Amino acid sequence: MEEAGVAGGNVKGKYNANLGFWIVSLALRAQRHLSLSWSLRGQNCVNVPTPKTIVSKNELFCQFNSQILQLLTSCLFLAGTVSECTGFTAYLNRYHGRTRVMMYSGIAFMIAGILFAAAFHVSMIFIGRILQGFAISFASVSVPIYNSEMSPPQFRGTFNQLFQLFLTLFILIAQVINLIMHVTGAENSWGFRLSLGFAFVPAFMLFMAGTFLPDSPNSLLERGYITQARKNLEYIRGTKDVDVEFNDIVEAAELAAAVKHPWRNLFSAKYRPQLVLSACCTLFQQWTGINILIFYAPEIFLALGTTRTISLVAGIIIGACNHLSTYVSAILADYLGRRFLFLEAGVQMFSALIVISISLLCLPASSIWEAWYILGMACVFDMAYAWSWGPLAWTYPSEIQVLETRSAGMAVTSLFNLLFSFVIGQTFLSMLCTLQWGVFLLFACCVAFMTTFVYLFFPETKGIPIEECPLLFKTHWFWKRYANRSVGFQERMVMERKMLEAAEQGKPLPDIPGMESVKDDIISQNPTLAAHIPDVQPGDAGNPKRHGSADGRALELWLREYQTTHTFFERHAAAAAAMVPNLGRIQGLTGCEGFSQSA
Ligand SMILES: OC[C@H]1O[C@](O)(CO)[C@@H](O)[C@@H]1O
Repeated sequence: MEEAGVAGGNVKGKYNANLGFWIVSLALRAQRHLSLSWSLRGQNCVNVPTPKTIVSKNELFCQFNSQILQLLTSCLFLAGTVSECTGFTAYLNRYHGRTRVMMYSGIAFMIAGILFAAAFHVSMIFIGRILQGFAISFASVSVPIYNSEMSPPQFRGTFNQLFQLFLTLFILIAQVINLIMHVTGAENSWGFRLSLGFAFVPAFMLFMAGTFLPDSPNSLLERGYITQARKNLEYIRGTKDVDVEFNDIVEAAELAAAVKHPWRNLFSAKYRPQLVLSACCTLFQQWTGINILIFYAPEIFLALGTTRTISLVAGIIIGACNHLSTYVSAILADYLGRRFLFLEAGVQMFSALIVISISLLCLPASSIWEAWYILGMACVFDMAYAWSWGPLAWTYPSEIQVLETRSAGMAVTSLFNLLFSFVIGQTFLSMLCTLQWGVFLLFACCVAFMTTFVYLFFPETKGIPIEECPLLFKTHWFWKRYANRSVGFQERMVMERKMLEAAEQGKPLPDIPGMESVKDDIISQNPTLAAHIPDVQPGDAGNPKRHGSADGRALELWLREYQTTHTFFERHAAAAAAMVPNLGRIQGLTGCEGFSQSA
């Protein structure tokens, strides 16, 4: 009936499934990104200063130095950061369910759309942007987790890849809409209202989806609606034969509930690699400078003396490179490895940024050739970003987390993305004015630093089963001093599984550095292993919490749950940190007993 296994992090579970739902979920995600991208790009239609005749480079670089324009760009990210940092989004998601939160998001987006369309004062645009920030935070948590929870397990890996692809695709679509607004002449009159107000359309879809779609069984279980959870599972799978999946959902929730202090774990010395690398991934991602292109490409090209049409076309070319190159990562990351892509992209981005800054320094102001040349370099930079830091800054942290740190680790990743999107959005135009060509040199230095950092501190995770990736730190030249301080729960489970596999195949039991102390303990607790080593007495074999197969089952469940929530944790796990402790209620409701977390 059901089969679960692990190969390179893929769980191949087979439950009865209704594919129609999968498609609905996909549509949901698509329109969520459309909302985001439209709201991101729509700002280009507002308050675009008319380019003046440029007489000096100083004027050239400073003509868009407007705090208002920057704040308009970045306040959305600040609002999203606040909503996640305060646990507001997490609270709603946990206590109101996924579909209700989608409705709230839809409502906030619709109000924002109305404010934009009817704006007669800039404050209305700001209020709309802040509402959008909250709406994005709500949708970013509820929609991906809903997708993961509703999709059949065998398709979850595919869903993961789609996130960045859809993000970049809908950024591109929004850029095309901006161009249409411009060439139809709508931009300067009612066009910006239409462009920004367009966010109403996906918002309405999101609202309707929240109204009509059934909530996920996982969310219903979390809130104690056990009968309804079972009914919904039967409905979405199109069969009453869902015992296996339902029990797994209950058990996975119980397993997650066993981790009581993900934040405390993450800040303990043992998990320093997880903390530092999770934070670095999105911090570095933003300090590549990608969002100066995504947010401000038209302004940059206008500043270089192009026409408005060409500046918008330049934005589309960059958007298309960004989207198409993301496929390269999806296809090649498992062949070439994460480190290769990070390092190659580092060299490529560094070179492109150096060439851009030298061109800006040496070429005459407002030269059209310079603009085309810089567009070419921007595409070189952008392509490298799109096959490295774009998707991998999410994938890598999710691979290195252990059960004990997962929710908190991914929350840090998500928060740093929002926070530094805000910082870059808020400061770039001022930096451009102050540092001029030097701003690109600054980003080149950042890229050089992060590439060296990757070389020194990022172990390769390619081809390593997901649950074993954290063990890489135990042999890493730098991280081993932290990773070997104690043995974690997940590490012990992996060790036990490897020992059992070796014993079954008649091979010598494996050694994992830093785990010597638990090896004997595992053998003494496990009758199968003890049988392979005659002079060791089996321990309390009757105790299901200590029995090898019980831990094996726990590992299998953890992996399943990892896949279920992978997409969610990749982007917006702030919510999870607050949700996890509350899942403990399920234990009481179902009578299932949890196992305790060691170390
Ligand atoms: O593709 C570019 C986009 O991707 C992100 O880095 C997220 O992964 C965004 O900050 C950026 O706008």
